[in-house]
Amino acid sequence: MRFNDKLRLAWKKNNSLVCVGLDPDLSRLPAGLAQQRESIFEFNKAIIDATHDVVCAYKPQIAYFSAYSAEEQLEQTIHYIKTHYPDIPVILDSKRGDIGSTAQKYAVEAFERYQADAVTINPYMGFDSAEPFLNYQDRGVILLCRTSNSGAGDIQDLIVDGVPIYERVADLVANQWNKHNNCLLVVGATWPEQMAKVRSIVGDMPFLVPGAGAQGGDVEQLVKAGKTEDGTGLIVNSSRGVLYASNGPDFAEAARNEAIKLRDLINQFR
Ligand SMILES: O=c1ccn([C@@H]2O[C@H](COP(=O)(O)O)[C@@H](O)[C@H]2O)c(=O)[nH]1
Repeated sequence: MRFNDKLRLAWKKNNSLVCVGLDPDLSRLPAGLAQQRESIFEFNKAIIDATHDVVCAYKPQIAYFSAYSAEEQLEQTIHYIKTHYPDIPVILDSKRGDIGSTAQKYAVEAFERYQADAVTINPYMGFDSAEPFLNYQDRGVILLCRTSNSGAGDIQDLIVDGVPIYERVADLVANQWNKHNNCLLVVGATWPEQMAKVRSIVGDMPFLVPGAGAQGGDVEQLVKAGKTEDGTGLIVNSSRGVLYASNGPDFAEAARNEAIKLRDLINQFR
């Protein structure tokens, strides 16, 4: 099944636009789990089991695995989601970008080694660096457009040919790179004004929206700025806000409650 179809079904099945980010930080694992890489899968599994019916996606961020030489735990985590909750898409957040021949290997990493349904990539090196990913027509390719961080505007707001670079990226992706209808964009929850602008450029293309939760993005504003006419179009990620809602033995239940809270808040404004 194509990524956008899988996403649409997950939105509907769980009535949720929430994505739980799987960013396992050993120093923040709950009491009772040893601060070692072997605990990562156990932690992720508990979070996934507790939230699978209230999310539309999971987003493991690769740095939280590779920093601990825990690629095996990343493979296990994705495999677990795919075998136990096959309706929930997995977005590998790796923000790759390189010359075409190397990008080809990164595409194999994301889609064949890890079996991700979608991957984040950096558009900065141009079409030939994105093409190896785009050629996997059933997978989603999520390009950085207007990121959530405070320095996002340093480069993304520079004016080129009369428009900010992030708008140019949105236009380029929507009108030239999306031939297989498998492109999405990263637009931060922290920039509702820019999100509304991007929405006006790209039509119904889904956005991955990091920056709700720990980064303080305003949910009402982001939903109103980014939703599509049918009240979808958004994959609203929260990582730390969900994962570390409690560091006690109730951590999975607390994560579930946070995910439900976010889901319900988003649904108020759809
Ligand atoms: O613009 C971006 C792109 C990606 N991210 C990633 O999303 C999560 C956010 O984590 P929180 O704990 O919910 O703040 C993290 O994996 C980032 O690498 C982003 O924040 N902004």
